[in-house]
Amino acid sequence: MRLALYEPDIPQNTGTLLRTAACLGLAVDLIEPAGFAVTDRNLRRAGLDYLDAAVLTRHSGWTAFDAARRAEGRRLILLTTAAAEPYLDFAFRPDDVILVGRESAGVPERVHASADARLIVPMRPGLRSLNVAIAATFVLGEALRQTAGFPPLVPAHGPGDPR
Ligand SMILES: C[S@@+](CC[C@H](N)C(=O)[O-])C[C@H]1O[C@@H](n2cnc3c(N)ncnc32)[C@H](O)[C@@H]1O
Repeated sequence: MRLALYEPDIPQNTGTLLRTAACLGLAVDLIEPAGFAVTDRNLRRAGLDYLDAAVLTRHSGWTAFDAARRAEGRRLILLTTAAAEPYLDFAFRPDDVILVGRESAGVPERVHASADARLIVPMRPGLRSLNVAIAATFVLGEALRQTAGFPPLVPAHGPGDPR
C-alpha cells in the first residue's frame, strides 16, 4: 500500500500524513508542485520529527507519477467527495496506491478519470469535505485492516517513555 498526495497546499497536512505513513510503514508519493517549498525544514516545522522514518518519493508532476505507478502495475484509488462508492464497500489490494487531492481544489478531471476506483468517506449532507489527513486516515485504516497490512505489534514503549 502506498499513499499519494496530489499537489498538496498545506505543509501541516503533509507533515501529518508523512508522520502517519511513517508510523504505519507506508511509502508516500508527493506529486508536485506543492503549495509550499518541499524542504526538510518546512516538513519538520509541520510537526514531522519522524521525517527520517518516512519513505518519500517526490514526482515532478502528475504525468511522471502516473507513468511510474502504471509501470509497477498498481491500481490508483482516488479519495474524492465526488465519488458514489463508500470506501467500506471496496476490496483493497496490498499494492494499491491511495491518492488524495489538494486541499483547495481536489484533483482535476484527467486525474479523476485515470483512477481505477473513486471512493468517498460518507458524510452528512450539506457539508463539503473532511480534512485531507483525516479522510486518508479513515481509508488507510480500512485498507490495512482488509489486507492485514498493519505493522506487527511489538512492545515498544514503557509507561514513562517519550511518544
Ligand atoms: C479538503 S478536500 C478538497 C475539497 C475540494 N473542494 C474538492 O472539491 O475536492 C481535500 C481532499 O481530501 C479528501 N477528502 C476530503 N473529504 C473526503 C471524503 N468525505 N471522502 C473522500 N475523500 C475526501 C479528497 O482526497 C480531497 O481531494
